[in-house]
Amino acid sequence: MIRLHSVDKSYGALKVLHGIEAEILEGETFAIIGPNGAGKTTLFKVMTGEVGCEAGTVEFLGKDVTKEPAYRRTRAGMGRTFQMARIFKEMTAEENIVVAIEARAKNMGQRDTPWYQVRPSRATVDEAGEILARLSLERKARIAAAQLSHGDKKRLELGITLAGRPKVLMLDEPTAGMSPSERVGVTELIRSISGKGSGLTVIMTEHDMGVIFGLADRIMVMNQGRKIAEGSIDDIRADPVVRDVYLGKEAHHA
Ligand SMILES: Nc1ncnc2c1ncn2[C@@H]1O[C@H](COP(=O)(O)OP(=O)(O)OP(=O)(O)O)[C@@H](O)[C@H]1O
Repeated sequence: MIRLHSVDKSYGALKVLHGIEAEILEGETFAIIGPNGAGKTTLFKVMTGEVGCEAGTVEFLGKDVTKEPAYRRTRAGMGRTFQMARIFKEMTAEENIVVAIEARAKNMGQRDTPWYQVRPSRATVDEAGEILARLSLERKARIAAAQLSHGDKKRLELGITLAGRPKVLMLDEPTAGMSPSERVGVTELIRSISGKGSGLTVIMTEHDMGVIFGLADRIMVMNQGRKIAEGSIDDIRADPVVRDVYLGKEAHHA
C-alpha cells in the first residue's frame, strides 16, 4: 500500500528523520510509536504529502508519489482526518456526510455541478445513512454538528473521511485529548471499521499503549528520528531496545 525508502527530513539544521524504510501492507493496521519528538508526526506527514522530504521516496499503490501534493494523494485514496477543520458546524451530521460524498463524486469527475447546488440523490442519502450507522451516529443525523459532543465530533470527522472511500485511512493520534472511556470508544470504533473483510488499511500514530495494543497488526518504533524496531505486538513487547528506550518499567512488568 505504502513503501518508504531511505527517507530523510530536516527542519532547518535539525534532522528529524534518518533513512526511514517501511512497507505498509494492504489491509493491515500499522502503528507508528515512539517517545516525544521521535519524528512520528513528521513521518506521517511525509506519507500524506503535507511535508516533503530531502531524500528518499514515498510510493503509494506502487506509484512514486514523493513529489505529489497532499490533495493528489487524497484523490488517489489516502484518507486523512483533519482535526475538526472539515466539519461544517451549522450543518447537521447527515449533511456533513452528504457534502463529503458529493465532493468525492465531483473529484472523480462524476458531477459537473458544484456540490452546494446538488440535491442529494437517494443513493447519496442512503450511503450517508450507512456511514452514520457504522459510526453509531444514526440517531444524531439531524443534529447540527456544533451541538455534538467532542467524541461524536471525532466520529463525524472520521465519517467525513470515510465518505471519500479511502484505500488507506491515516490517523494522527486519534485519541489525543480524550478521556479513558472515550479512548475505549474510539479504539472499538477503529477496530469495527478496519476489521477483517473491510479491506481498509490503517496507518496511525498514537501515544496510548492500550489503544495501540488493542488495534495494531504491526508496530514500528521510532526514537530520535530513526526506526529502532518493527514487528507484531509480541515482538515489540519482547524487544530489549524498545523496552529500554520507550516502554521503560511498564513493559518490564507487563
Ligand atoms: N514545523 C517544524 N519546524 C521545526 N521543527 C519541527 C517542526 N515540526 C516538528 N519539529 C521538530 O521535529 C522533531 C520531531 O517532531 P515530531 O512532531 O515529528 O515528533 P513526534 O514523535 O510526533 O512527537 P510528539 O510525540 O511529541 O508529537 C522534534 O524535535 C520537533 O521539535
